Formats: sequence, C-alpha cells, structure tokens
Amino acid sequence: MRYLTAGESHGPQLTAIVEGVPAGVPITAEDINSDLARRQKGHGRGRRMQIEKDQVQILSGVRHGATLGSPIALVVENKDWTHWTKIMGIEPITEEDAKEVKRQITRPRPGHADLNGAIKYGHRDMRNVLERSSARETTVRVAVGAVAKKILAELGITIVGHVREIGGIKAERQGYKDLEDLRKVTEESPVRCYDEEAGQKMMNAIDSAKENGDSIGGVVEVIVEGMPPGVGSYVHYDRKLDAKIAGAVLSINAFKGVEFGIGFEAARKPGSEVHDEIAWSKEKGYYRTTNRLGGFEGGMTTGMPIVVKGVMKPIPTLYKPLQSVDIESKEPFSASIERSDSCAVPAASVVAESVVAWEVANALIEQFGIDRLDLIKENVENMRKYAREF
Ligand SMILES: Cc1cc2nc3c(=O)[nH]c(=O)nc-3n(C[C@H](O)[C@H](O)[C@H](O)COP(=O)(O)O)c2cc1C
Ligand SMILES: C=C(O[C@@H]1CC(C(=O)O)=C[C@@H](OP(=O)(O)O)[C@H]1O)C(=O)O
Repeated sequence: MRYLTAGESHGPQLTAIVEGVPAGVPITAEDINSDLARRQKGHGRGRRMQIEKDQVQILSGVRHGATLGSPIALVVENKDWTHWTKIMGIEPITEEDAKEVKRQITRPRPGHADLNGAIKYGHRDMRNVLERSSARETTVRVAVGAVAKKILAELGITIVGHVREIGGIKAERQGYKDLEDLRKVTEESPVRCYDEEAGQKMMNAIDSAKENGDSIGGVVEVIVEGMPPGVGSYVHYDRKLDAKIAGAVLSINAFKGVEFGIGFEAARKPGSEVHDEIAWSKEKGYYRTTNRLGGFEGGMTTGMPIVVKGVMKPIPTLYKPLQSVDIESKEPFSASIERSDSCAVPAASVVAESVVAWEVANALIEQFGIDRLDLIKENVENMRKYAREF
C-alpha cells in the first residue's frame, strides 16, 4: 500500500490518496471521524482547534461501506480557510487589500521549518514554507491510519497510542488491565494519560508553560497486540518492520527520537538483562517471558506486543519568542509569532498510533496477500497456527 497527502494548513482542504488497500475492508466516514476527533483534543492545544471540526469525505474507492480495491480519496476541509482566502492567494484581491496580503514572513522561527525550507525552495516569504510544514497535515495521516486500523481490527490486532510523559512528568505503568482498558481510560483523560495523578501534573505543567509564553514536549507510546511472529524481514534493510515503524514515528512533526521496549536503557545493561528468554506452551506457542525488546528481533515481530515510544520536542512557536535574524535586513529580531499550541503531545499520540497502524498493516499485506481481505485473513490465521505448532 502507499499514500500521498496534499494540502496547505490554511488552504481549502487536505487530501490523501491511498492505494493498494485490499477489497472488502469495512469502512465508513464515522470510523475515520472518531479518530479525527481524538487528534483534535488534548490540553494545551491553541485556538485553531476551536475553529476546526475535522470530518472526512470519502470520495472514491469505497461503496456501501466496504473498500473496492481501487484508490481511496480522502478529503478533510479546513474551516479556517474562509478567513485566509486572500492571504492564501487563490482568490483575486483588490488593490486595497494587496498591501496587507503581500506582507511577507521574513523572521524564521528557531525549531520550525521556516529558514531551511525558504533556502531550499528560494522563498522570500516563509508563509510558503509554514503552510505545508504545519502539522495540520497530520489530520489526513490520521484519516489514512483509520483505514489501516480497520484492516488490523479485521485481523484481530489491537493498537493504542497514549502519553507516557509531558514536560518531564512521567506516567507510571500500573493502572490498566489490558489494551481495551488502556484505550478507555486514556480517551477520558485530557492528556491521554492513564495515570490520573501524573495527568493532572502534566496539565499544570502545560498551563505554566503557556503562562510563561513557553512550550513543552514529551513522550508518547504505541502498543500493538496480536501480531503473528515473523512479520517484517531480516533479509532486506528496507523491509525491517522496526526500522519502518521508527521512520514513520520520526516523520511526525517535532518527533526527535524513537525506542522499542527498554530502548536506550539497553546500552547500560548486560545482555542477560536485555534479551527476552524463549518459552513454549500449547495454547500460546512460542513466547518470551519478558518483552524488553518491545516485540522485535531481527527486524521481524516476535509475536509479543510491539511497544514503541517517540520523543516529541517542545513546540517551536513561542509567545515569548527566541532570537532570530530577519532574512531581508539580516538584523537580529525576535522570531515571528504565529497562533500556536503550547503542547500537542496528546494529539501526537493519536498521530503516532495512526502511522504505526499504517506500517504494521502494510507489512501484513505485503507478506500475506495483496488484493482481498478474506484471503489475507486466512493467511494470517494459518501463520498463527503454523507458528504455534512450529
Ligand atoms: C499535532 C501537532 C501539533 C503541532 N502544533 C504546532 C504549533 O501549533 N506550532 C508550532 O510551532 N509547531 C507545532 N507543531 C510542531 C511543528 O509542526 C514542527 O516542529 C515543525 O513542522 C518542524 O519540524 P521538526 O520539529 O520535525 O523539525 C505541532 C506538531 C504536531 C505533531
Ligand atoms: C492546525 C493544526 O495544527 C497546527 C500545527 C501548527 C504547526 O506549525 O505545526 C501550527 C498551528 O496552526 P495555526 O497557525 O493555524 O494555528 C496549529 O494549529 C492541527 O493540528 O490541525
């Protein structure tokens, strides 16, 4: 499967074309809309989220609630667009408007794509960069992920993204029974965190960062349960599933690090405290007595839950801006202030869930079939049975 997204943050709409989704996957706009709504929530979001009410239109590839096998076109409108028609320059403008509209953004924000993007494309107006580098694009990536999650659900695979840490405040691991419970509890939390006490502290930290004109980042975690073993590859570098997931997580705006299982801690421990011992039982087949490697050995799934964490840096746009240089005058200035989120880690945990769902679904389809969900289901079930008895 593959997909492409298009759309500017303040343009009329965001679009995704998704290709290679097998026929027979049940999907409705409501399935996608519930994930779009999850991405819009979260303590620390800015005013833009009060304007948008993200809803998908499925324009092709689906009939009567099931995929056809043909390309799926997904569209999400930007409600804010109506306030930006002149600035975005699609409509003709009056002479009177021209001065205001032509006002260029010439003060790059440290930490955003403004300066590098402007140099790359030769844009003197950095709006030409920020419109597309904005994480508004993650809206349609979540829509695409919702399609992938429908495939996973059909194959008996569950996935949940949630928040482990914000501004140095960590959620403890206890506090949920299983993934269903984790999903339920985190949906009710304004920071998508299962640890209520830590969640409250996270909210306070977000509020005080906002009051100080600052921003904070954090750590999100995605857990995938129900994968058969042996999905991915030890043969080809570009088919290693852990590497693909890592790349997908790092592709989310503001993500700077990824770890599986105990991750970087592995560098500080002996092998006997890192590798997971192998056991076998009639019901489970082969399993690991621990899951410190987070569900991967040799670029392939072990059958244990995939546990991947991603680090999100603080949002670059600060109401108390950092020093920068005006690209016209070359004089030092405080960077431009755009309306902004002060923390988007909760929203980003939904984006992470979506991009991981895509990579996992894609790997399953590559390995177990291409065109028809019913055949893929059969193949995955056979693999599970084979692996149990192997
Ligand atoms: C859900 C989400 C919301 C974001 N909101 C903002 C924002 O309001 N203001 C901002 O400056 N950056 C925001 N970012 C981060 C920037 O998009 C990101 O830092 C920028 O694209 C530069 O890319 P890089 O940080 O990966 O280098 C957000 C990121 C995500 C995932
Ligand atoms: C619009 C979204 O996030 C945006 C991501 C973003 C950025 O620079 O990444 C900047 C802000 O855009 P605006 O200036 O229009 O308020 C955020 O609101 C969204 O998540 O849907």
